[in-house]
Amino acid sequence: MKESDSVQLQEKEAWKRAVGEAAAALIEPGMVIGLGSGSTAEWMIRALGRRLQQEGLRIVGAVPTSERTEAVARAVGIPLTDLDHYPELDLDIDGTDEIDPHLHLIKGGGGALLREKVVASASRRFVVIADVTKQVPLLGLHVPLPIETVPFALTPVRRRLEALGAEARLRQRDGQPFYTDNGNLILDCYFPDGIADPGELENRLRRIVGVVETGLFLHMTTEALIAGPAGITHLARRSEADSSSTTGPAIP
Ligand SMILES: O=C(CO)[C@H](O)[C@H](O)COP(=O)(O)O
Repeated sequence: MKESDSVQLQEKEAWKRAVGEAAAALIEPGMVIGLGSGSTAEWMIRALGRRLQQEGLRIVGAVPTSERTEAVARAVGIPLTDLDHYPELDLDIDGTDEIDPHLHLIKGGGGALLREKVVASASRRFVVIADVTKQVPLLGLHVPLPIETVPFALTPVRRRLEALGAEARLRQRDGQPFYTDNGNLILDCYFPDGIADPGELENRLRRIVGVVETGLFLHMTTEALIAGPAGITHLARRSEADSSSTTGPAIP
């Protein structure tokens, strides 16, 4: 690896850490929260663990969005619960693979999209944490869109995705098909020109029998914290009617 690449990686990791720690500060006593998945969310989970230990912060419980997150949360002493006990959460904090100016997302790079979407949709407040490299003008140009698919339906689903203009690749890990925590497969969909109309695409994808969930998170984000060279920028969705408007100063 070139030295400049290594410096960039270190800078990116520092941004992830800063934004994860800033998000952990949003958690208040008595809350029931959702814990996202991925490396940025893990910084938040570890910072929350420290708040519980050092400040004596008491939360009611946290719902993890993946088995990996559950293990990390347990290791740092976060009390866990589930959606059967708490079907409505105060706050969910999660990372993303891409975020556009409407605060629409592509998620699922770590394969946890189904539980992440369930938990986000069960939360009154959904805060996305990311570094500036995840901000894009158009979704889908740089990362594929993950589609979680029932294994039985793999081939027909793949054909339907290809008919929508995607190149659909079965996700692999160590040369074997990757199975999600829910026992499903993921088709990573590459759209050569990006995703011009995410709402229309989501509607079409949801009509394919055998698709369990998509990695498009539309109209779900209430706020985003974005870390970069200028510090942390807070973006807030102004209203349902105007989900394109974002506002917020940089926090140095
Ligand atoms: O959606 C996700 C997992 O399914 C992650 O939140 C997303 O991949 C971002 O991960 P990272 O913070 O490691 O870049």
